Amino acid sequence: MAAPNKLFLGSFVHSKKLKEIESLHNAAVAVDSSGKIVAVEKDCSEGRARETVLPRLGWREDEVEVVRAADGQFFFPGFIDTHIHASQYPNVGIFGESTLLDWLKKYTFPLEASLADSTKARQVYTRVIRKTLSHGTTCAAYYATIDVPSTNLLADLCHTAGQRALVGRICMNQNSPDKYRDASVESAIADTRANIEHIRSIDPSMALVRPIITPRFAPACSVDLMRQLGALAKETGLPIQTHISENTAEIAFVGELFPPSVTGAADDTYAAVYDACGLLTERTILGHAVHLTDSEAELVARRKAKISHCPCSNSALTSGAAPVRRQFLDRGIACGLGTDMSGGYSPSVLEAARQAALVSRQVVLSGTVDGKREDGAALSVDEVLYLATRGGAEVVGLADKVGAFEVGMDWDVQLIGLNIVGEDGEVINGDGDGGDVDVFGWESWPNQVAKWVYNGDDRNTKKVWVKGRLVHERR
Ligand SMILES: O=c1[nH]c(=O)c2nc[nH]c2[nH]1
Ligand SMILES: [Zn+2]
Repeated sequence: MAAPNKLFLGSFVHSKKLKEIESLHNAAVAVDSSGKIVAVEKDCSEGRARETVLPRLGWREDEVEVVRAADGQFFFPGFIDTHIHASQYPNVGIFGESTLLDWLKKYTFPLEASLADSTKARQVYTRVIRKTLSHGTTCAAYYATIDVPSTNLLADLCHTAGQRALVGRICMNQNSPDKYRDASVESAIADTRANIEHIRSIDPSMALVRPIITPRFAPACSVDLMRQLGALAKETGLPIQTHISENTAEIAFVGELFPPSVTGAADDTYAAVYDACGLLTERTILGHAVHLTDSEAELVARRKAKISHCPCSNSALTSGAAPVRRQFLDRGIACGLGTDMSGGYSPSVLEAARQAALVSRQVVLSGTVDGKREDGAALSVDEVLYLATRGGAEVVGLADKVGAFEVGMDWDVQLIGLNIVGEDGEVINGDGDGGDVDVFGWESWPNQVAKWVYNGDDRNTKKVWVKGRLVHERR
């Protein structure tokens, strides 16, 4: 049976641009049976919507499902996690005192290798999808593992659960454990193609799930492998995801492994290595980019590559504080947020947004990063929410499809609910499961949203839709 047309009524909050959140109240949004937004009406009561909007769309009242945001609730675009390792979910919060290179060896490679066990992979991936949906993540750029069947399974599970996803089989053929690496460049390419073919078979139009070419990071890939993956991206038009300049020891290692004589690049910087291999494209998502030099940032901007800012991970693994405003935003580089779970300790993009705001304040406090003044580094609530939604949409190549309430976009949305506190100090609305965000009634809308950003969690995410389909409901 076809999904019904839907009419959403109440308050809607979304980013118009980087520094501007818009809130629409007493508004109506109509979503057709394919999940597309077909009308956005400001100042529109339910009665007016029924009298004017439905007839204009040619919809019969009794065929329309009406969803109302109750008091204390508002619709907000779904979050986009631009960098998340589905395979590392069991390790969230487990990183001890390690930093990137020893963390990979001690915690990460053994766990990822163990997911070649299909029972374990199904258990972990099923849980990751449920968990991220429950936190409002409607779209995720996932890293899986090198294993083809379980990476295919992750794509299947996303498709079935209705989560929008980019799913990448990891490529790594050097500086990796003997039992967890691609045996050869040829097998890495063949396995990547097999994963691409599988995803094409389950979602030929890539309406929900699409493949993403995934060289893990330069140290784990030979120049030949990176070149062939660059060529594959060109041949297929598919996006690419990888890590860049996360940690200073990693950057020094890249310099040792890839002198210009090996890559043919102009210099031995991390960005130049990827560029020489055809991996720096307008469809490339670069995770971290904490320590880019100015000339690397300029190269990234020229190539129109995108950046996934991963503040939880950068702090947890003591990688550093990315100078987001100076290096990315002021240069016009598209930037979104990544949980980078489990380098990051949380599956929540809201937590990543909160940490993006806090880390940017640490950048201000530090006075300088890499010798550059950072006085204007602080990111506002409006800005981090932009990165979590519209910014992320641009990073994953879906800027015209998701991230806001605009006619023509898909209904990838979460319903947020906050506690309303009555005169007796008790919560007077909702399901008794409203979390930590208490609203007293005198806060402006921007302040209510700020309270959610700094104190909210999955208890505030009441319902989640992707392409108009209800994919999570909090019970
Ligand atoms: O945060 C990170 N997580 C990873 O899994 C990884 N692999 C290479 N570089 C990495 N960084
Ligand atoms: Zn990562």
